[in-house]
Amino acid sequence: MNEVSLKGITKSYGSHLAIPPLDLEIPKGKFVTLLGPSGCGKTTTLRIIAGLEQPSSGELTLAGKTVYSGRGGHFVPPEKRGLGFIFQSYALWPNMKVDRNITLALHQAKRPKDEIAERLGEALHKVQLEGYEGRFPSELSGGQQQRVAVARLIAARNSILLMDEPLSNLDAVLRTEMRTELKRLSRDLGATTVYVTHDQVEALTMSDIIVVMKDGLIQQIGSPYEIYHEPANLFVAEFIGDPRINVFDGNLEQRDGKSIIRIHETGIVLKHQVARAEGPIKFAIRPERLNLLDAPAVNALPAEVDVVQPTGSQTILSLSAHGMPITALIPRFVESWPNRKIWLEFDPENIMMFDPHTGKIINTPVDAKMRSNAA
Ligand SMILES: Nc1ncnc2c1ncn2[C@@H]1O[C@H](COP(=O)(O)OP(=O)(O)OP(=O)(O)O)[C@@H](O)[C@H]1O
Repeated sequence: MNEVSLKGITKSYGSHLAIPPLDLEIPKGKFVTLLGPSGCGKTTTLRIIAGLEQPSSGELTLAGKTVYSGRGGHFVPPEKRGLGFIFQSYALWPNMKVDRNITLALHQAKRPKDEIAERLGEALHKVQLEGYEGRFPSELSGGQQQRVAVARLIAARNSILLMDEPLSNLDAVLRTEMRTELKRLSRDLGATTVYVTHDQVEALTMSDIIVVMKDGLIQQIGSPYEIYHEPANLFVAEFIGDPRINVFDGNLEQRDGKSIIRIHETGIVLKHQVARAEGPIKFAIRPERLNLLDAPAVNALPAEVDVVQPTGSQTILSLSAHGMPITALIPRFVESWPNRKIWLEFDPENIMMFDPHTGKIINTPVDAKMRSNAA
């Protein structure tokens, strides 16, 4: 059974339809991330699940129980939904010290004192706030307050966790650590987690399932692998991936049973024929899938190296070909590139093709198909 189920949920603010009818099924025990640009409706969706926002219509069930029904006028308030949540604003009680903030729900549930003390100690340890239990929230930095909110979640051990950008105020090191911590927490509790972020790295590293949204509409639901390697459309392909995927306007030609993508003078011969009429096409390749050659070759586009940016284990190369900016990613540290002139080889197995009008994917790269079969 699905733990969180949204059927035809809508939300309007006046005449603005923020969430068109939304259907979403979240299986028990999964870590599901709602990902999308600002204003796409992810926070509204999460607040609807939490009960902090009344939908305009539809039906919402949590663990098999209906908590909202537009038809029956049924609405269960947030405190009766049995959820743990952390939102962008940490919602700490300003008049309570850290220890009380973390354990309030446990006191209210009349848990034994020993158990409360044990859960408090464990939670403080996990967020590295031991020694801070006697402070008020106003005596903590924003990041520390965020960690108190995380500690409260750790201590409460709810079976459904809702998180809205809980790591946004943390510095880079703590952010990475807390990412691991939240993922472990969700797994150890066997909790169903709905996580909202616009950060694709968080989505890719933490999720079992990613739901990519735009303008209140779901663009794709899939595993991190599927979202990255088999995007449903150009929007998903461009939204996921850092550096961004390279997208080109080309022309599809069919010759002697072979499909060729023409881009300026270069023709990229595809391994498998694409069943599609000749004409304009958008095609894309991830920066790490471009091969850099120092001599002309089949399927290779002449280009010039512009900027070289080593990031440690990888180097980002900004290039230009026929005035088009192109990014390549190489898996090693390079400070400067010896030859300004190079050739970019497009491995046809790694090319994604999209309909230039609808943006829908036309093919799934052969390499991605092989890998997902192996997975
Ligand atoms: N209280 C409100 N009144 C009017 N419009 C609202 C309200 N809350 C949200 N909206 C609108 O609903 C849409 C979805 O907003 P929402 O906050 O869910 O987006 P989001 O994807 O979470 O964005 P962000 O990442 O910026 O938080 C936006 O167009 C927003 O302007």
